[in-house]
Amino acid sequence: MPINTLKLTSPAKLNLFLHISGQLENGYHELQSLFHFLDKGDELTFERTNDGIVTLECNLSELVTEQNLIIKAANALKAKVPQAQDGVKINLQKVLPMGGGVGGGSSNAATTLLALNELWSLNLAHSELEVIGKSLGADVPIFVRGRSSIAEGIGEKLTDYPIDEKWYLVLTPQVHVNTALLFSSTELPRNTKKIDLCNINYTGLTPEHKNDFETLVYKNHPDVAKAIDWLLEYAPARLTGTGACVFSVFESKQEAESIFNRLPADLSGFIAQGCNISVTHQQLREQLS
Ligand SMILES: C[C@@](CO)(OP(=O)(O)O)[C@H](O)COP(=O)(O)OP(=O)(O)OC[C@H]1O[C@@H](n2ccc(N)nc2=O)[C@H](O)[C@@H]1O
Ligand SMILES: Nc1ncnc2c1ncn2[C@@H]1O[C@H](COP(=O)(O)OP(=O)(O)O)[C@@H](O)[C@H]1O
Repeated sequence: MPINTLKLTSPAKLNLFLHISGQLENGYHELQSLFHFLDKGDELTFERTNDGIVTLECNLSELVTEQNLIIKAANALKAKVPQAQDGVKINLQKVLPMGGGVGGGSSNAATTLLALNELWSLNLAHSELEVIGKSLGADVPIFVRGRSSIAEGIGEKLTDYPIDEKWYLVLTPQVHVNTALLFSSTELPRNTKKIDLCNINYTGLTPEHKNDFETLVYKNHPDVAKAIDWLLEYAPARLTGTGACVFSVFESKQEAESIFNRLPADLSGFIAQGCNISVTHQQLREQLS
C-alpha cells in the first residue's frame, strides 16, 4: 500500500568546528568540519497527488518561489526519474533562522528528497539522493545522510562521528553574512593544519577545534560580536558555518535554560538538544513502518 502523506521535521545543524586547510585551483576551499544535528527544525508536510504538479505553501509567503530549494529538490528528482508521474502538495512551516549557518534551506532540500523518494516510490538509494543533493548545495548530502559526521574535501567526503548528545544555546543575530564573499576574502585564514581523522578526539569548544570564519565575521558584524561576547560571559562560544548564528554547549537542559533566561531583550535565540541521528530519519522510520 503506497503511503500518501509524510509529516517531517527538517532539522538544523551546527558546525561544531570548521577548519579551512587550503584552496583548490577552481577557487573552492578544502575544509574539515564536524556537523551535528539539533532536535529543532522546520516542519514539512508532503501530500501525494496524482496530477504530476509540485506545489508549495509556506507561512512565509516570500519563500514560495521557484528558487526555493524544496521546489528545486522536487524538480531534480523529476529530472532524474522522468517516468515519475505523481505530484505533491508541500507545506513548509519555517521555524529556523535563514542564512544563519544552521542550514535550514539545505535541510529542507534533503528532507524533500527523502520524502518524495518514498511518496513517489522511486526506490533511489540514499547514496543517489546524496549526489542529487550535492548539485543543490554543499550541505545537502549531510542532511540526506542524517548522521553526525566530519566533512572533508570541499565538504563532500563524510565520515560518521557520533558524540555525546548535549544541549545547545544558539543565539540568532538578525544579520545576513554573505558566504561567497567571506570565502573570497583575502583576510580569511586558509592554512589550518589538517587533522588525521584517527586522532581527532573532539572534546568540545576548545581552542584546538575552532571556526576559521569566526575572527572575520566577528570583526565585520558587530551584532555577531555582541552575541559571542554575551555567551563568553558564561561559557566558550562558537560561530556555526559562516554565521550569523553562534552557540555554546551545556551538559543539561537546565543549565542551558538558566543562561537563556538571562538573555537581554536585544538578543534572541533558542535551546535545542544535539542529535547524532537527524530527526527526519527517526520520523521516516516511524511513519514508514
Ligand atoms: C561553509 C558552510 C558550512 O556549513 O557554510 P554555511 O552555509 O553553513 O554557513 C557551507 O558548506 C556552505 O554551503 P553553501 O552556502 O550551500 O555553499 P555553496 O552554495 O555550495 O557555495 C557558496 C560559495 O562558497 C564558496 N565555497 C563553498 C564551499 C567550499 N568548500 N569552498 C568555497 O569556496 C564558493 O565560492 C561557492 O560559490
Ligand atoms: N527552503 C528554504 N529555506 C530557507 N532558505 C531557502 C530555502 N530555499 C532557498 N533558500 C535561500 O537560501 C538562503 C540560505 O538558506 P539557509 O539554508 O537558511 O542558510 P544557512 O546555510 O546559512 O543556514 C536563504 O537566504 C534563502 O534565500
